[in-house]
This record gives sequence, structure tokens and C-alpha cells, in this order.
Amino acid sequence: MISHRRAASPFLYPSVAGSPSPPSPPVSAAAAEIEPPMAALTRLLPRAPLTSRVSVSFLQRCSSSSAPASHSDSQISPPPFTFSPNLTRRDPKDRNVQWVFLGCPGVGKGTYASRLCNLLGVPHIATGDLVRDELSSSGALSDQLKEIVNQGKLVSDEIVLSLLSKRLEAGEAKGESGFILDGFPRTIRQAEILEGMIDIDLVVNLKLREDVLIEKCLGRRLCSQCGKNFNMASINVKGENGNPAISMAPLLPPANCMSKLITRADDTEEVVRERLRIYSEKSQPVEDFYCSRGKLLEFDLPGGIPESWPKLLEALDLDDYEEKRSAAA
Ligand SMILES: Nc1ncnc2c1ncn2[C@@H]1O[C@H](COP(=O)(O)OP(=O)(O)O)[C@@H](O)[C@H]1O
Repeated sequence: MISHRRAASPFLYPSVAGSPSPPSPPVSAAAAEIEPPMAALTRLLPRAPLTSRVSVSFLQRCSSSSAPASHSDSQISPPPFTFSPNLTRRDPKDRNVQWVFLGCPGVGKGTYASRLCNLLGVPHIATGDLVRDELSSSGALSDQLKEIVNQGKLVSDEIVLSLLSKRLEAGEAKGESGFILDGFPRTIRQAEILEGMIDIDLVVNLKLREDVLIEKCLGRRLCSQCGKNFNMASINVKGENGNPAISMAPLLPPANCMSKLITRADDTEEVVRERLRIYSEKSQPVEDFYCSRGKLLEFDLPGGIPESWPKLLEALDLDDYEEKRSAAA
């Protein structure tokens, strides 16, 4: 059963019909203070073909009506790196989508974000992957990160922003246009910095009940060779306390990946519970941040991929994407 709600009035992100973006509250002084070192995040990507633009013709309103426009939890010290600051914002019609996927650990951000990226022709940029790539390299930063990640804690904003900036710059050099960010921003400070630098068109917040999230994290496996994610958990939870029943079939690997499966070191029950706790403390305010800016699309996953994927496309107004793309060409 689908529990997501549709907005009463249509809203376009980005607009193929020329509709304006909603007014955004100003970013906080805290974010503005650190603008120069983060300027690489404004490296917007080269012009995209018209056909690759999409619209979201309605936006589900988030329920929080008293969401703060900015927060003051940032104790900001300048990060230990600099980037060239000669960058500008690009008009949505001159580029591909710039979307963010939010959601608790285990919700499936990576799975849905990467499917959408394949559909829309944009890179899937997951800060968790950037952190794990850094972890697998040798060096002092790797040891420092390992300890943090294996305890389920968040890496510092400076390190994540540095990794993300490098990734965006490398993408720009390759001619990438647009992106879907997965796992970023995860703190209000990250959100403020991003908002001050780059126009994010839409933020999709995937939601699933906590007992299912834990089962999904514990069932998660990664192929050490091809890097794809799978899930061995067979989920069948009854509806209770107003929550609908949820069934999800396992997402099994092909035979050639089966012997190469590994479990992430941070997918133990203790660490998953800690990550969920940190998510609700640090990342839920990020939902409010985007809600207050009219950019948040809330989506309750109704089940596994076969049930959820078509509903997500419908919620994003992408269910007949190919037709719309030809019409816009
Ligand atoms: N935006 C971020 N800010 C801080 N730490 C991050 C960020 N993204 C990823 N990380 C680090 O990488 C780890 C793995 O992230 P991710 O793969 O997104 O896992 P999940 O969504 O399952 O928690 C996180 O627990 C955290 O330590």
C-alpha cells in the first residue's frame, strides 16, 4: 500500500515549462562564512542536452510546518583545503538534474538513486562510497576514517566536503552534467554549505520503518569484485501500530558474484543501531531544512523494488519519461 501524499498544487523541478523555482530562505551566516573554501562545490557541470531534462510535476509536501529555515549548530572552523572560486550557478535548463536522496541507513537510497541515474543519464555520487574508497587506500586519513566509520559515526564535514569536491571536479573534467547525491548532506552544516553553493532542484526522502531498516542492513552484501549491492534478507513484517505490512524479497546476486560477497564492517546490529540514532539526531533536521525550502519529496516505500520502483517513478513524474523526453526534444 502506498502511503505517500501528493501536493495540492503542481511544482516543477527543474522546469521544462519555464516555471520559477520556489523562493529559498537565505543560508545562515555560518554557511556564508565558509563559502570560499567550499567553492568547488559550485563547479556546475557542462550544458546538458534538452532531452535529458525532466520535470517533477507535483511535490509531496512534508508534514513539518514549523521547520526552521536555518540552524545555528555549526561551530565552523575553516577547512584545511582550498579550491578555485571562479564558479557560478547554472540555469536548470542548461544542465541535467541536481537531486539529493535522503533516508536512514538501509532504506535503499543507493539502489533507487543508482536506478534513477541510469534512467536520467546522470552520475550517482554516494559519499559513503567516496569514504569507503578513501578507507581502502593506505595512509593516515584511511586509519582515522576506519575508526570513525566502523563505530557508525559521521566523518567530519571537512573531510566529506573535500571528497565530494574532488569527485565533482573529476566529473566536470569528464564532462558530466547533473548528479544525484546519495548520503549527502547528512548534517545541517553540510546542507547549508551545499545550499549556498549549488542549486539543488529536488530532495527525495525515502522512508521505511525502523525494524525493516535493521533487517535490511544486516542482510546487505557487497560484491567485492563488481561493487554491486545485494540483500539476503527476506522481509515479511505484519502491519501494526498504524504501520502497514511490508514484504520484501531478497535481492540475490548472480552466480558469479555469490562467492565474492562481503559484509560491510559497519553493518553489525550494534553499529546499525548507532547509525540510526545518529541519523535521527543529525540528519532528520536536514529533512526540515529542505522542507522549509519547499524542496522535499517524501516517499514511503511500499515494499521491495517491484512495488516501489514504479510508484517512485510516478511520484517523480517519470513514469512515461521516454515519451516526455521525446516531446521536449
Ligand atoms: N555526508 C556524510 N557526512 C559524514 N559522514 C558520512 C557522509 N556520508 C557517508 N559518511 C560516512 O560513511 C559511512 C557510510 O555511509 P553510507 O554508505 O551512506 O551508509 P548508510 O547510509 O548505510 O549509513 C557513514 O556511516 C559515515 O561514517
